[in-house]
Amino acid sequence: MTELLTADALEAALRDVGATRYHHLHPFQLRLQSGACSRGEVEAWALNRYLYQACIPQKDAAILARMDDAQLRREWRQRIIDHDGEREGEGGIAKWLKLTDDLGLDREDVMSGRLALPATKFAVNAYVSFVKDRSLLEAIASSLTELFSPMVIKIRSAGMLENYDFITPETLAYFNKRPVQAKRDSDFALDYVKRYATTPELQRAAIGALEFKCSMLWAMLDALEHAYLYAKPWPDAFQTADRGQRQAAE
Ligand SMILES: O=C(O)c1cc(C(=O)O)c2c(n1)C(=O)C(=O)c1cc(C(=O)O)[nH]c1-2
Repeated sequence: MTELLTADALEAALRDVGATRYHHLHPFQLRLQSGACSRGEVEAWALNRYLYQACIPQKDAAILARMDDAQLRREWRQRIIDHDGEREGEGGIAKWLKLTDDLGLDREDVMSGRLALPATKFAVNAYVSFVKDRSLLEAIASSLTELFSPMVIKIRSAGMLENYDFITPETLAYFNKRPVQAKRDSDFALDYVKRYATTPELQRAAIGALEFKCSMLWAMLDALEHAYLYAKPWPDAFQTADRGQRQAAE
């Protein structure tokens, strides 16, 4: 790509990254939504993904700190509020803990991150480092996976509710608000990227940032799939109670 794309063509290129690389295509995601995961795998998914949830306000604070424009900061700070809440017990992270509570996971185990897979930790750290090290445009573009999250959340939530008797609407309450928040946030970020990616180089950088983010989400599911289905978890990571039964049945 050496030519400058129109704003619409840039949007189409960004959407194509999602269509071909977003985690809605990942085998673990497909198994999760179809009911094929064991309960232990669902627990491992929720425990590992907590680290992603917990890093989101940190990465948004890092982005906020780099913004010179007060109007931009006013827009962006809502993301931190959505995840942290205005007070204890509110916000997205608290709702994620409701999910892990309902799955019977110990809060200390979840929040400390000590039972997460090594690859989850590397992936999450890579995301936070990316938004600190790269340009503001790339940092903002890396959030554009949210263009695609309403679609994956809808399919995943419906599939989990239908296929796992231990999942209730209350367990998945985290996801109720996300599609609306994600649309608001990704509309804003997409508008920013279309407005400020004004050279072929900047457009390539924005597309590359979205590819990076998709690869990071993909890597987290690769790690789960490998550890809990094909191989075995890292010795210090979460061990599922049903793994032995599964192997005996094979
Ligand atoms: O359930 C999902 O599949 C999913 C995906 C993503 C995403 O695409 O990064 C986010 C979320 N959920 C989410 O809940 C969330 O708060 C969020 C924030 C961000 C971001 O990069 O700023 N992505 C996502």
